[in-house]
Amino acid sequence: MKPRPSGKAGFCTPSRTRVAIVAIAAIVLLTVVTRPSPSVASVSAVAGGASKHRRQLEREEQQQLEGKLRAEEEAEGEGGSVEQAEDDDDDGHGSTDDTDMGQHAAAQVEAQDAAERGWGEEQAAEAGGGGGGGTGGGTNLRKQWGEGPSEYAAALAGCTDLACLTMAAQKPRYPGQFLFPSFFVVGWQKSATTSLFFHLRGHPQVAAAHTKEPEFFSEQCGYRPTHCPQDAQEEYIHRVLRLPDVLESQLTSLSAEASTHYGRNGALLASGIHKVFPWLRIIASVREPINRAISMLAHNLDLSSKGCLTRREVYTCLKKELPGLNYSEPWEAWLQAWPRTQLYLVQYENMTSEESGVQVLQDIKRFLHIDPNLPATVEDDGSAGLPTLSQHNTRAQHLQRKGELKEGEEPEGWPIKRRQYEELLDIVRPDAERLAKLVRQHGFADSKEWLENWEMQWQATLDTCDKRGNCMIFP
Ligand SMILES: Nc1ncnc2c1ncn2[C@@H]1O[C@H](COP(=O)(O)OS(=O)(=O)O)[C@@H](OP(=O)(O)O)[C@H]1O
Repeated sequence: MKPRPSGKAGFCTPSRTRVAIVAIAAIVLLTVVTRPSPSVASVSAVAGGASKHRRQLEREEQQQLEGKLRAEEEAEGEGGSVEQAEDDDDDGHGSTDDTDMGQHAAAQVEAQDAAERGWGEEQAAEAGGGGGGGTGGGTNLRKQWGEGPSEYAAALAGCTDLACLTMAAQKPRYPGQFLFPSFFVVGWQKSATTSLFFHLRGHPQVAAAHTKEPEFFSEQCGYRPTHCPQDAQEEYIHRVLRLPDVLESQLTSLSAEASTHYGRNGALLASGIHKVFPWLRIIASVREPINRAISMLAHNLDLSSKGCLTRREVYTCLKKELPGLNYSEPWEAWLQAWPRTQLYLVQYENMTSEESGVQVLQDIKRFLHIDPNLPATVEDDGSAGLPTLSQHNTRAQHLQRKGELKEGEEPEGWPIKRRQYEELLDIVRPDAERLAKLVRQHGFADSKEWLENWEMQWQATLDTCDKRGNCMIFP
């Protein structure tokens, strides 16, 4: 399980806080916690107020950050920057698509898709696990393998910044060579992204980042992918995205990373990341929102400020948090900025289910143009099996670490009244329906089944209610 610095999994916290905002937050927070308290009995109320205040500050911080970035972009636009001009030309498929670079990149992706589409049993057998990564096929971008590195590999070898990677992608590649980097897992938090990332990292055709959550474009670039600090770019390319290893594999390995703040910050990041890596494939996993929120609240028990669940008042916590959690708006931003063919939206419940999990993982690997039947697994009887998702980063682990559970204990359900749960459903249902609509409109899945998967979760909780309306949520 990955160690995660406290605060990283916050509900609404943009991880990269501006110094000024943090200073203001600290002053306000100090004011709250040091306010003279009239009696011992009011201490817990003050602590509760401080925590409420913290959340409020986090929300304000995010809003301020978004506002600031918008203002900066507008200011640049008034100065007639190229970036703004590109934005103005947006055709709904990424703001660089009307530029030469954008057209070229789109052509590359199409060519790659055409050449590599339909990875199946035959190709899997051909590659034999060694990592062919594609089926050849002729495009004007591709050249037959020669003696030395491809022009693309040669150009990449000298890259120490992101702009170099973007330019290099125009050079011809040999058949089977992947563009660098190849894919990102962008979210959502608590939707089995760690398990998915580890699963894909274990694939012989993948050379993914050694650690999950580098949060490069969010934290290090301050949510401005086209303005990343120069020195951090080289570190990111070489150490996180592992350019040397990928070049060593002759570009037959996929370079990848997983940062879960990217997905939920689609409005800030989607078009910027597209400008830098227009060929990238994006994977996002989403989970039934109430269960996801509980998983996150349990994770937040790690925070020094104590998490909301400390007193097991799950309803109060969820009622505060759920209105701020939203899938459809950020995902719409990804859809706006990226061609549909480069996006993969997966439902946690499908990916982690015994019935459909294997198939979902295969499908994700087809989307990435790698062998869907790897990494190889062995069944108990010694026969070859199909790879399944293991389980990492569980709520039980977080609660155990916090001392809320003993080693080996599993979390109980969370008590809630029926009317309270129904109130929470009223909060999450509209966004779930909007997301299901996007799922249908863009052909990610059968939207009826999609919504039913979450309705089943909701019904399962309602089925636990006794005659007095006492229910339990088992995420
Ligand atoms: N294979 C499988 N089956 C069922 N559930 C699974 C699986 N893999 C991960 N999980 C659950 O996903 C939750 C962790 O999600 P993430 O790894 O995305 O969390 S994080 O945002 O990176 O912290 C966490 O959920 P909770 O246990 O409810 O907290 C994990 O238990």
